This record gives sequence, structure tokens and C-alpha cells, in this order.
Amino acid sequence: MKIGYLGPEASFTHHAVKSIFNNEEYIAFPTIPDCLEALAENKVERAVVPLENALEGSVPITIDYLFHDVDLHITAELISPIEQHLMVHPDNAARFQDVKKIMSHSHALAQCHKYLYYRFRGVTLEPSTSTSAAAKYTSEHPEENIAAIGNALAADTYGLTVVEKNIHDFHFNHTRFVVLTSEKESELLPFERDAEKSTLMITLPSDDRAGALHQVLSAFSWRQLSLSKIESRPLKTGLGNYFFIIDVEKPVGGVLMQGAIEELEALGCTVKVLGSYKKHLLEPAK
Ligand SMILES: O=C(O)C(=O)C[C@]1(C(=O)O)C=C[C@@H](O)C=C1
Repeated sequence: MKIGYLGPEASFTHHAVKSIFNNEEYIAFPTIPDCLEALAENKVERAVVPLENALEGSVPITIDYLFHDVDLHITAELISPIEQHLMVHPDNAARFQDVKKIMSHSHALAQCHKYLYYRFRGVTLEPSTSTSAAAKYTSEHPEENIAAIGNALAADTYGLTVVEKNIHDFHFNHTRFVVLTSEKESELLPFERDAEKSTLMITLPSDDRAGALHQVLSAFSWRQLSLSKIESRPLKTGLGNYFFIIDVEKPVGGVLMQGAIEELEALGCTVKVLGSYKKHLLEPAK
């Protein structure tokens, strides 16, 4: 089976992929849209992308792509502890305090905001497509005296020296990744069975009536369906127009969930079920 992921090698997403899939063909893509498009075009059978980080919140490009651009389904959630380290080319290890630029994925830079502010104020922070892309670039450009932020696996893979460990600002740093498939009824792998939660994308009725979101929440609340996330994202049709991403701690198969979805549709909402899936807690990338 071909598994697409946000690469290159040794990204946190790559670690998540290797933690759950056994002996499959892993294919790195440079960006999240590349990865999702490859799945939509059936060039791979699964794609794994980051969805949300405990410190920095959602990965908007993933959510927006899943809503606006592709019709894909979540089959599993992978939750990984995230440990960010500062790494440099070994030639620059002795003078890392003088780095000219620090590169990483925007979420990783944000997770280390205080560290960077107090230790490297004024140094250029450059977003890269992933933490491993930053590590790779740093290894290929020793003459630039730059640093990357990423995991221990990236330091190892690209021959970099870790000069400061665990530089993320808050201890509880976890990222949720999702495994996606292009076919709603695709054959599930063992770790994709026994769904325990669901993600729905809900658009409110177009008449914009007062209390519409309250009605949506009521449909879950009186059925005692517990929500673990609600977030709005712009519909991109005008200011004030949003869709809602709602995670419910129940799979869609049961009578209560079916009832809630039918009630929402009867109220004039559009409901897209992104998937019902199981959660897996991974070990950190070492
Ligand atoms: O850049 C990587 O290594 C990724 O896998 C992406 C990503 C993210 O988008 O949040 C994943 C985990 C970390 O939170 C930082 C970056």
C-alpha cells in the first residue's frame, strides 16, 4: 500500500506514519495540498497530514482543503507528543548563538515563540514547508550559519547537531494527525477499525437566523453526545460566513448520532461527515 505524507523524511508526520503502518511504501510530498491531491487522484491509498496542535491550534490548510477542495475521509487519528529541538550543521555548533536565521514549519516556530523571543530576539525566523525540510536545508547550507527546529529523528537523518533540547514553550505539546482515504467504503486496516469518535463539518442554514448555532449544539446536547472540539473557519464567501468543525465522542453508526445528523439536516444545515475513527497515542519521535 502507498502512503503519502508531508515530508521530506523525518518530519513529525513521517514519524506518525512509521509508528502506525508496517512495511508499506511511504511517499513524501512537499506540501499538505500535494499530499491531499495525490490521494484524491488515487496516486496513493492513504495520506497522513497534521490537523491540530495542542499549543498552536488547527492546521488551517488541512481543514480548508478538506472542506473546499477534496472529498476525503478520516480513517484514524494519530496523536503524537511533539518535542522540538534546535539543531545546526556540526561546523556551526560552537557558534550557534550567532545564527543568522532559524527555519522551521510555522507551527513549530509558534510552539517555540517564547524561547525564540528571549534567546534569539531579532534573528530572522523563516517558515518552511515542514520541520524536516528546514533540517534538510540547514544540512545542505553550512556556509549560512543557520539553525532548524525539528525532532531528534531529523537531526539524525540530516547529520545535524542538537544544540538545545525541548525548546517548545509548554510541556504538553501534542499534534493530531489524520489518516485519510479517498473512498468512503474503503477496506479498513486493523488499526482503522472500532471507531470511537467522529468529525463533522457543518454549514448553517443560509437564512442566517438567530440561534442557529444554538440549535446545532442542542441537537448534540439533549442526546448527551459529548463534543471534544468546535471551531469555525471562514466559508470564503464573505465576512461573517463560517462553517463549523465539530468533533463528537461517538461514531456515526449509532441511533443517537444518526438522529442528530438528521435533525441538523431538517433544520437546514449541511452536514459533511469527515469520518468516524479510532484514536491512537504514539511515542515521541526519537
Ligand atoms: O513539519 C513537520 O514535521 C510536520 O509534520 C508538520 C507539523 C504541523 O503541521 O503541525 C507537525 C507537527 C508539529 O506540530 C510541527 C509541524
